[in-house]
Amino acid sequence: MTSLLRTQGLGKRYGRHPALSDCTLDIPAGHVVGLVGPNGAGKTTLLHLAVGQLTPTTGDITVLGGSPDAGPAQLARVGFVAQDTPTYAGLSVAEHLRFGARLNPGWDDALARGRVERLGLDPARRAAKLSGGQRAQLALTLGVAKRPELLILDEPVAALDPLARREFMQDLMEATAEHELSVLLSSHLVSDLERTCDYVIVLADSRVQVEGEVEGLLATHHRLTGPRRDPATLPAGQHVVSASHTDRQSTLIVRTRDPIHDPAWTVGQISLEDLILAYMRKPAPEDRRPVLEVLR
Ligand SMILES: Nc1ncnc2c1ncn2[C@@H]1O[C@H](COP(=O)(O)OP(=O)(O)OP(=O)(O)O)[C@@H](O)[C@H]1O
Repeated sequence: MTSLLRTQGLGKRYGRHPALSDCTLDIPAGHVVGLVGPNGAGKTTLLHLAVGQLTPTTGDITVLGGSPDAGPAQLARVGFVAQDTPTYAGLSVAEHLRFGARLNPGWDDALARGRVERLGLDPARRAAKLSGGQRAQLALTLGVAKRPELLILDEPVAALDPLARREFMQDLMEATAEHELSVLLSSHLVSDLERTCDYVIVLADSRVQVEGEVEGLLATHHRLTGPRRDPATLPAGQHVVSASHTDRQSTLIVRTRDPIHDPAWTVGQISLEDLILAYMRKPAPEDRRPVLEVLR
């Protein structure tokens, strides 16, 4: 099966500053992928590499099996909605659609008009007079009507209020199902991803901290609670992602494929939010300590 995104040792530096380091991924097509991480983690850099707006400093990247800078045929396969949902302030909604039709060989005009009507956007209204949510919807319409195989969105809902954000994400999911799109979207809000993504990549400090199908990640991460214990004494197959301690008790988030038999632990499930937050904290230096350790 074609990979939606494949990278090998991918890195990007701005001068001496590493924005993305040693990124190796192989994500099958057909997923809705959430790229999550704190500000400055390297999300936009990875997305710009994926659409050919940046060239790598090291390593390789292919998107849908093609090189991002392979030219118009590759561009037609990948839709990109950049950060701040770019629209042209002086152009009307209808003019945006005409512009989209002219620029994109696979443009689906019926789809674009249908979406504009359904969303209640006035075709004569200029983008400058639309609300933030309406502009985001217009940008999404332009991305979807291009009929790409993969739609990449950089923080599409960052500027929206919670209700508009939820509506946008729902609409995106419907469009994804209806048009069999793969999606790669970035956010630093875990709640945006929880209901929508079936694959996550957590970036922090320019590196991939964890990635995989949500279902598989949740099945292999557990919260262990029990008498205070040094995480270093856990069995070899149990990787401690985070640890917090009180005087008497330890709470660990542990990654393991094996069952946990130690009767001292109470084993609990974790949510996607718990998992992402545990990996999102800035990692400890190159040592074996957990990604997050809290002492109280
Ligand atoms: N053009 C540039 N020149 C120099 N440094 C840059 C440039 N663009 C980004 N950076 C730096 O690279 C790092 C990664 O930036 P990037 O925009 O990819 O992060 P991000 O995860 O998208 O952040 P945010 O969530 O704030 O948008 C940051 O430290 C940023 O300051």
